[in-house]
Amino acid sequence: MTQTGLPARRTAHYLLMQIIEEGRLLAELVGAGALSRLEAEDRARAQRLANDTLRGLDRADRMLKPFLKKSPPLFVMNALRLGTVELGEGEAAHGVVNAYVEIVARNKRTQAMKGLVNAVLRKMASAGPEEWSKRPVPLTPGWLRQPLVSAWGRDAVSAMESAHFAGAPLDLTAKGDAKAVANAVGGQVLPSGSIRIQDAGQVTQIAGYATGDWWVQDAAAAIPVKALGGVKGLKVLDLCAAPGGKTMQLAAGGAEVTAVDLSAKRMERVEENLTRVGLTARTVVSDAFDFAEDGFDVVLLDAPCSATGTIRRHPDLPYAKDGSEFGTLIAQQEALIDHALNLIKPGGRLVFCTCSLLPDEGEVQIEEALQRHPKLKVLTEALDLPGIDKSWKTTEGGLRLRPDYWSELGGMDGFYIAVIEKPA
Ligand SMILES: C[S@@+](CC[C@H](N)C(=O)[O-])C[C@H]1O[C@@H](n2cnc3c(N)ncnc32)[C@H](O)[C@@H]1O
Repeated sequence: MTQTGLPARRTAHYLLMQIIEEGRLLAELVGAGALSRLEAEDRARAQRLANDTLRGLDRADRMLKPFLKKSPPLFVMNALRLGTVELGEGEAAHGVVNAYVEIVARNKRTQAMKGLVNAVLRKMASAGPEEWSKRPVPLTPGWLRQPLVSAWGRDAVSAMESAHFAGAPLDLTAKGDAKAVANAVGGQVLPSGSIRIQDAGQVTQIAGYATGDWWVQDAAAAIPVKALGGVKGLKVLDLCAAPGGKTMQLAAGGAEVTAVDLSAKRMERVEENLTRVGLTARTVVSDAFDFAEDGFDVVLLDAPCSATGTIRRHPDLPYAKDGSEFGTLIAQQEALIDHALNLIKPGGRLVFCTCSLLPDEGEVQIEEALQRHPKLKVLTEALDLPGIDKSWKTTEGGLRLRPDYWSELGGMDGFYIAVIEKPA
């Protein structure tokens, strides 16, 4: 970080404004060059500051509330939030206070409030990390918390919130021997066979990146392909494939894979990933609904969804989104299931999965698919896998994974998975 830390902090503040005010996702902002003017160290720092502040935002707001007679403009509030989180994490007070006072002072519309920022952040500095760490775990914004509480109950949602606040370690899937990769990278092999690194640092610097010995994939995201068992020689269609984690698993298992994705840009990532790990798949840029080849042994449908299962890694999501896309996504998932079923040969299998915490994007999709297609069979035994607790199975025969599961190991992404057999 530069000596004053100002460029990284200004960028973190910009990111927060764009996420909260404009509803843009962090990945989208980074992809659009939001960090490009920063040095490498500052880029990492800006992202970490923004992510930590989003994870702790509700706690920061509660700490700030007694010191604010009325809500200041968002520009000022975000400076206060960033400063409060940094101070809570033990950053030196003078640097933090000066930086956020300066950020507010440089904006003509807020410069008159620099005294307020100075005074409030000094109060936060005297409260210090002790006060910060005593505060309750931050709550998820209400638009998402309410449906989660209705689905899973308050205690489960509190456990999920603890997992979201803790963030996520880095998980890898080995192309070959998981133990050998774990030894090389200093990680642990998880009960499901993924490899976990607790403090990973930069991905490209991890042993085996250049030689393509592994790819980044959350342990939960690796389960849908594991539920297929051996795939050698099977003709598999990965219908929503980018960035290709599951395509690589299938190709590594010896399947003849066709990977389809709507986005040409994201499909480039699939191709780059396949090249790096030395695996092959046929890639097709197409809307899944326009892809009409049939006769596949297996269709893997990792459907576009709310991605609410990935909040540990993407704390921006609850602040950039507001739930207004749910209806469209749910309708699209239903139509994708029906389309996928048409592309499977008789007796073949569909794996449906979403990285969502919402039953409407998981359990309910399968219940409704069974009503529309009563001859389908749910292969619940396919989900009897190492590391998977039987109590995580659901009544319609699928599997519910939650971020608070494996909490002693560092959690997992939220996911829903079901394996379905088409009648012969
Ligand atoms: C959850 S991600 C897939 C992740 C991927 N299966 C993996 O394991 O790396 C969903 C993908 O669906 C793609 N997508 C969204 N709508 C689509 C459509 N109508 N047809 C094909 N792909 C679509 C998105 O571009 C995105 O890459």
